[in-house]
Amino acid sequence: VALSANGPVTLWARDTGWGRANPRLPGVTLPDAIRLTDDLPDAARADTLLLALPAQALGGFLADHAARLDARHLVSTAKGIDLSKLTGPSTLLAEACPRATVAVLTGPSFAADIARGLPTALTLACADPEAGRALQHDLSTPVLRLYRTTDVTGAELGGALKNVIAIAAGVAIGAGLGDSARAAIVTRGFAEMTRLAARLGARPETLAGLSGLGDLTLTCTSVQSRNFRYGQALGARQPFDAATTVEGAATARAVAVLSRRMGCDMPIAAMVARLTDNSMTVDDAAQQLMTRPLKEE
Ligand SMILES: NC(=O)c1ccc[n+]([C@@H]2O[C@H](COP(=O)([O-])OP(=O)(O)OC[C@H]3O[C@@H](n4cnc5c(N)ncnc54)[C@H](O)[C@@H]3O)[C@@H](O)[C@H]2O)c1
Ligand SMILES: O=P(O)(O)OC[C@H](O)CO
Repeated sequence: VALSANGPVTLWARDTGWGRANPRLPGVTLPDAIRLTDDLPDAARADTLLLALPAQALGGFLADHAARLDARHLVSTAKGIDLSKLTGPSTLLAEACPRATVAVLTGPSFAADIARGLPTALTLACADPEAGRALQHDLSTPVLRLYRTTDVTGAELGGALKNVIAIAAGVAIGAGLGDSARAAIVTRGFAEMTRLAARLGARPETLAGLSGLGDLTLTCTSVQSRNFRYGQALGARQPFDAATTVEGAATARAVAVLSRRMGCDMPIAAMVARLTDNSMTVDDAAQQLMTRPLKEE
């Protein structure tokens, strides 16, 4: 919707039967500048393709369609770590489409806000500086302001890891542990995010930008966030709609494996992994976090 302000956009989906009013984006009518198609070869004629799939669905999608996507500019919006390969979306794309230029678009941004034309700032990460600069210009609009970086690892880990911490923040609020507990989770969670990202080759300053701290702030403080709401339901012991995309749940499991492998201490992320697979109660999680050995900040 935002990019159609710059010119014609083709929107591909497996099922376009819903027409110009997608139930996943209530209250938004797709503008006429958007052409809808369920024909992937037709859509994939474009030079730049934005892939807006959940992180755990991207690998399967690429297994079916990678040959049609190669040698393009491929921009992923997914915020997660693939559970089977333990890599981010940029690696999945680069492996499946070796001749493509891969980029990541991430940062604090609710789809509903962007579709309403509300001002939003994002990070465009591309290892190739020239391609990154061109994408930054092509994908910015008067209300969608893109900052660029070549640190793809940092940008995509910021987006993936903030979802895990947002679940923990939601648990704290849902369980009635209070705003002070949430602030502690956000701050110590940010330390965990930066620690793992640095071990995996990211620049710490990327984590302090829009894709990390920016998106962490948004997602831990807004009930618009599905990850936060899921955590809230967990904390309050209430049911949650299983059809809702909650990237942080699978990513917490991936992070548990990665952090063990890297020898990286991530107690909040580990707690989220255990809460989401029901192997720990909220009371036990809170007690365990508070009774860890005292340490320097
Ligand atoms: N919604 C937001 O506000 C927002 C903002 C920024 C980033 N993101 C990220 O973007 C990614 C997608 O999120 P979303 O909110 O659009 O998720 P969503 O679940 O609402 O929509 C994903 C769509 O992908 C489709 N899909 C799933 N598997 C597919 C496949 N194999 N082939 C074709 N289509 C398939 C689903 O049918 C669904 O329509 C996530 O990683 C999310 O974290 C979302
Ligand atoms: O609804 P969430 O929790 O998936 O968050 C959406 C975006 O990632 C916010 O930047």
